[in-house]
Amino acid sequence: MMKIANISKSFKSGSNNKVILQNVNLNISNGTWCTIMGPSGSGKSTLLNCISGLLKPNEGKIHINDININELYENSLSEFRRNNIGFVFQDFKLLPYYSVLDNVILPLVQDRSKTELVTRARKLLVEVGIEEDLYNRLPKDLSGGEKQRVAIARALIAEPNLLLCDEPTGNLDSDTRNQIINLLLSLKQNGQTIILVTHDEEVAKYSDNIYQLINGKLLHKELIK
Ligand SMILES: Nc1ncnc2c1ncn2[C@@H]1O[C@H](COP(=O)(O)OP(=O)(O)OP(=O)(O)O)[C@@H](O)[C@H]1O
Repeated sequence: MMKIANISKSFKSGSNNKVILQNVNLNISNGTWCTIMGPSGSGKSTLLNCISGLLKPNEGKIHINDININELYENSLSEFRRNNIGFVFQDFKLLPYYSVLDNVILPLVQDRSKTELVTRARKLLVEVGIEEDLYNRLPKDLSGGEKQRVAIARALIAEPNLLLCDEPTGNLDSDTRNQIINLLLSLKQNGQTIILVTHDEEVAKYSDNIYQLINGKLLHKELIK
């Protein structure tokens, strides 16, 4: 279970304080897919960054399976993030000079044996539909859909409790987008908890819950008239 309780976040801009999130509350059950929508600049990425511990909220608490991540010190927080949270970015963020296989194992290469990681990476790459002849390729020689699937495999290397996806289909054509949706649905079927940010209703409609972030408030879609 993930619980966000009364999160507020503002950024200083000159002498102004720009409020982005205002008393945001959200509970997400394990094994469900929650989508966050909202206008550009409404704070969707800011919210994901708070959930992942990359940003510290000004107020409020974030519990991931009973751990209050805001109470963790820097080193413990980094370790918690590496082991519990997978992050998928719109622009993939694959390292250009590393092969597909090395990109997937990279997040944990300091912590675990390489043999164990390579075995898991190969299994994940099969799950996300990446053929073996691509394992030694560099990201520049992959299609957009292949890059995103490799990025999803990398995000899953630590078997995270939580998969956070920031516009994971934003740069993809509709066929490739549908492949990513099917992949997310099969991950969810295997118990993965997913929080996804998107502008795309076609992606959102597959989730269990949809929220809109508007003027710093998070509203369940059913409550929006
Ligand atoms: N580190 C920062 N310092 C100051 N302002 C910031 C910072 N990060 C984000 N912002 C501002 O916070 C607001 C929300 O940004 P955010 O990226 O969370 O929006 P978003 O809803 O994800 O937008 P988009 O849909 O365009 O990606 C924006 O006005 C942005 O300029």
